[in-house]
Amino acid sequence: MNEWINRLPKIELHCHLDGCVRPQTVAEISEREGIELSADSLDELTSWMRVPPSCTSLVEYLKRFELPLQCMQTPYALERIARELAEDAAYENVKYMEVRFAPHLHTRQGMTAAEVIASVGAGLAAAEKNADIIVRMIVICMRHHSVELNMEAVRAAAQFLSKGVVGVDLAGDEANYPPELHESVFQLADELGIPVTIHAGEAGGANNIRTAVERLHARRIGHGVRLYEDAEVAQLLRERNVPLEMCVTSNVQTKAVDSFEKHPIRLYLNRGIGVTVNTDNRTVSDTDLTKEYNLLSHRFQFKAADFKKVAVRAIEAAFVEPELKPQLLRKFQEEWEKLGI
Ligand SMILES: O=c1[nH]cnc2c1ncn2[C@H]1C[C@H](O)[C@@H](CO)O1
Ligand SMILES: [Zn+2]
Repeated sequence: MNEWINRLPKIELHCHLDGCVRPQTVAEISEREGIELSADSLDELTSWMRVPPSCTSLVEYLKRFELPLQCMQTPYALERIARELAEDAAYENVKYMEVRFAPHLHTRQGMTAAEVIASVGAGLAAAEKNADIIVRMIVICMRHHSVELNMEAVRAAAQFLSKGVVGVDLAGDEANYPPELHESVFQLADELGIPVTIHAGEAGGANNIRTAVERLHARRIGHGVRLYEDAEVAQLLRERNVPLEMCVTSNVQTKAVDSFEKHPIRLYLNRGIGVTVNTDNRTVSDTDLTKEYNLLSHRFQFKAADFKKVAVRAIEAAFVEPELKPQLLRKFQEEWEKLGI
């Protein structure tokens, strides 16, 4: 581990709330709310919440969210989990973060989508008070949910625009639910003035990236690993200045790529594709942003200049209020100066 990497100012645009729950917190919430878990110890619980090394697909990866979701059905749980995630990020010097979640995965005990968003927002605001971090929310539409339900999620997101929500996303099983199924959902988002990011090119081909940009109004792409399949789509991203939210560890676990060696992040950076660095799911993927940065340093020869480049690109691509960006950039520059880079 390089000490200077730990101290780098960091920014994260792609992080799922339900993939980042502390196992200890799941244990405490299950106890408090009388939820039966099939784990006998914290170690066993932790291993249930992490993807196993044998994982062969995104579908298998997605099964790891069921356990934490059981404990994310009340305002108390959501507020606490959101606050803890922002605190964990602040601890590793993350200065700005977008946390994403699907409101309709948290309505099993009767909460409405708006109540879910308000609870997460309260937790994030509490963390902002105590730590040097700005956090915003992205509302996720799930691929396997109906168009009607996803439209409801988008309308709920619209109610919270300029109250913490800064964008909407499409996530879940890409191989079985192509992006065009939800074209009308993101048409609505666009009409309501909500910025869009779409998971694409992870368990599906480069064509899904094109669809996300041309038909679903995506301003950013979640992962986009398989962009290398189509040079025309790569050109489209360069022309429209659409960056990728890359999550290297997660991409190897879901088999979006076979191995770290084959991950295209360095290639994309060299070829002028906008690249940002993210965790996806801290608990499920057993990672954090510091680990991802160290991975990039050791396996992909990322130097200080590369880390600065991806941070600047992420600040540009962030959905945060534009007036906050100059001060965010200044903060990064001050920290880089302190590090002598
Ligand atoms: O990397 C991912 N690709 C597609 N869907 C994902 C990924 N990580 C998490 N999800 C899903 C599972 C979660 O339950 C949901 C909401 O965060 O989003
Ligand atoms: Zn994701």
